[in-house]
Amino acid sequence: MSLLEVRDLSVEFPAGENSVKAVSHVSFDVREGETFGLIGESGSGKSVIGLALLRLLPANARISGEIYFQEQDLFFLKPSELRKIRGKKISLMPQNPAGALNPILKNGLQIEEVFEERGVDKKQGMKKSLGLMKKLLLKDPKKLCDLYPHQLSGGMRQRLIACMSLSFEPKLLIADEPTKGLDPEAKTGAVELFTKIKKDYGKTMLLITHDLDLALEVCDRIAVMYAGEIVELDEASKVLSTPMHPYTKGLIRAQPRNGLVPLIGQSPSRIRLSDGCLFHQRCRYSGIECSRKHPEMKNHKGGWIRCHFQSLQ
Ligand SMILES: Nc1ncnc2c1ncn2[C@@H]1O[C@H](COP(=O)(O)OP(=O)(O)OP(=O)(O)O)[C@@H](O)[C@H]1O
Ligand code: NI
Repeated sequence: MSLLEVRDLSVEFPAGENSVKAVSHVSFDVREGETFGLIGESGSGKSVIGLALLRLLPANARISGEIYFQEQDLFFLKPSELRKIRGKKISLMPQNPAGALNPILKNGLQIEEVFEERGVDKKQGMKKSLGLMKKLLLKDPKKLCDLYPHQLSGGMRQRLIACMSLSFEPKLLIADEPTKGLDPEAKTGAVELFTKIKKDYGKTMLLITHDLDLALEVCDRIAVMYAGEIVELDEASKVLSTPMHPYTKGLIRAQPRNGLVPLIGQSPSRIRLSDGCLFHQRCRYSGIECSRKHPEMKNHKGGWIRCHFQSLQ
């Protein structure tokens, strides 16, 4: 069963007389218990999708489509209903962990604040959090609560934020770029952390990431985004080992272990979208049709791909 259903989601931001098409006609489901990954280069629209799910986009964003969470349409919730969902049933681990912690509050107080904001007994909350911290591989949680955020390593800060995000036992955890800015050791730790959250807690997760190693280890299915659209969607192991879309192939070739072959060219303008495939100018397989006709998502070998020539690959 799907916990989350995103249907034909588009988000535009006004820019002078025009608008930036940040997300275009995105549809996907996140099934109960699964970890669903959104991958793709910077600016492809991943974070905007995460924010749209929590209705945290700025007021000037023009949003269309439908988002169902536990079969409730999130766009039609009253503010009081939305408050019940945000941070409790759906929790977001933000893209910038440093910004998520208040530098002048000791770590313990940060945790207490999460409970205080939501009118929950601090003592009870703290007790639960200490247990959670232990389980999420943070040693000596009491001592850690007595330190300030800057006294923690990047990896530890991330674990602390994970604890805060899991405090209310959310049904869905959205993690935006959890390994960004972490050193290699902390990245390995992050794989361990998310595997634990997935296996031990059975959490349903939406993982937004550039980090294909993390995606391969943790995600069940993946959607690859390019210029605001999903271009490929399938099981994570299939997408990352036998990619079908030319963009996904390029993304994987650009990984250090695959020789760091960069994708040539730049992403297209998001103000005036091309009539054709948004990737055609950078695509080595591009034909005449690709510059003229926008490809639809099609089922291919059990997965989904937006490409005119998928059957040739
Ligand atoms: N508040 C905003 N106003 C105007 N444009 C925005 C706003 N937020 C995002 N955008 C634009 O929307 C597009 C998608 O941005 P988004 O942050 O979702 O990318 P991303 O895939 O998360 O990238 P990154 O990997 O760098 O985090 C970008 O072109 C961005 O400039
Ligand atoms: Ni982002």
